[in-house]
This record gives sequence, structure tokens and C-alpha cells, in this order.
Amino acid sequence: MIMLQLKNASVTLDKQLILSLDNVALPYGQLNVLAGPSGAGKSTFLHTISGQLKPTQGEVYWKDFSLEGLNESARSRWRSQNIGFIFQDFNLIPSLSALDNVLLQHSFSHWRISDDVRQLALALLEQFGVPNVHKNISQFSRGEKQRIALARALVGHPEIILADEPTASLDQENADFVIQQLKAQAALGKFVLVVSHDPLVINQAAYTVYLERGVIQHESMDAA
Ligand SMILES: Nc1ncnc2c1ncn2[C@@H]1O[C@H](COP(=O)(O)OP(=O)(O)OP(=O)(O)O)[C@@H](O)[C@H]1O
Repeated sequence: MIMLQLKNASVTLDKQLILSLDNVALPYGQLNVLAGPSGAGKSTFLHTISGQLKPTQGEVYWKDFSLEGLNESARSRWRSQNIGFIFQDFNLIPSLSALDNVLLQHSFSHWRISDDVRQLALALLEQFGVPNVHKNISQFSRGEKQRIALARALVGHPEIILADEPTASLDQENADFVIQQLKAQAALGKFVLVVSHDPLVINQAAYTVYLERGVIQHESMDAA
């Protein structure tokens, strides 16, 4: 059941202790939320568990697998094969179409995009209600952009989904849509962790970790 584990892990940047985590254990199969005030270390936490940042002390375990022994390029490969990311500001390429944005990662890592991947990208965009997938990103609404970003995050079948404030720039209807999709992914057995201040998200979480000044203040389990 436990997917992510950190024990006695810390991150020091510029001689400042940014994260100090005695014991973090988060399960897959449910919506996990990381909350806390600005500057608490939430983004640093995401960077650490995704291997973009090596902890100064301690190790990150995904199931029994530690990122510790991997060099930077191996960690980067592991990340692109295992993690789907969703961001507050979508991080889409404005000059590309919706479909090309969803396929972009694959076009970097494969010399040719297979028909299966293209079909999956089209199916996800359709499932998420994105009209006219050949239109340029700049012509989509914010809600549609986050749906495109969701499709991009899921097209590689990642086992881990990390979202950084995914609802912060959306209206309630679109925010709800994103939360429901993330919950549905968790229900499929994936590991889902969302960084969020949004009460809409926190209310839907099965498990919330509150971080303050780099330390976990409390954790709460919900019946949601
Ligand atoms: N590269 C760095 N060097 C030094 N300090 C850093 C670095 N990156 C982040 N910090 C500091 O680490 C602390 C935590 O930053 P982080 O971005 O993880 O917080 P956060 O909880 O995600 O904040 P926000 O909600 O505002 O995005 C902040 O005090 C920040 O200034």
C-alpha cells in the first residue's frame, strides 16, 4: 500500500535547511494532498521526490526502489517514464497544437510516435472534452488547457502523478473536473500527490500532509 517513503531526509540549499522530514509514508490508490503556506517547502518536496533534487541527507524510496544510486541522466529517464506532472500554469507550448503538446514528450524520447500513442492521446483529449485537437494552444480556455495538460501527463501511463497547484488558476467547474480526474487516476491504483491550498482539493483528499517551514506539522486522514 505504501508507495512513497522518506526517512530522516533533509534538503539544505544555500546552507539553509529547507526540508527536514523524519518519516513520510504516502500510499498509492488515493488522493494525497500536500498543503502549507508559501515558502513551506512544497515545491522543494516535489523536486526531491521526483529526483530533480537530491536530498542532502536520507533517501527517497518508491516502493522498494531508491533513486539514490542513479546518476542525473538515469534519474531524468526514470522520471519521464514514471511520473506525469501537472502544473498551475499548464506549461504547454503555445505555438503547438493541443495534440502536439500531448505528444511532445514522446517525440523527444522516441524517434517515431507509434499509432498506439497517438490513438491514446486522441482518446484522452476526447475523454477530457477537448474540442478540435489541432487548434493552437493559445486558442483554448484555461480550463481546456488544464485538460490538455492532464492528457499530456497521462499519455505515458505513469504510475506516479504529481500536481503543483493544478486548480489555482481555474474556475470552480474546471477545478472540480481536474480533481475528479485525479481521483479517478488514484482509483486506478496510481500514486497521486497534489500540492494545493485550495479547500476544494483538500476537502476531496483522503490524506493531507501539512508542511510548515520544511517540517510536517500534522497529517490528516479524511473519509472523503
Ligand atoms: N535554490 C534555492 N536556494 C536557496 N533557497 C531556496 C532555493 N529554492 C527554494 N528555496 C527556499 O526554500 C524555501 C521553500 O521554497 P519552496 O518553493 O519549496 O516553497 P513552497 O512551499 O513551494 O512555496 P510556494 O507555495 O510559495 O510555491 C523558501 O524559503 C525558498 O526561498
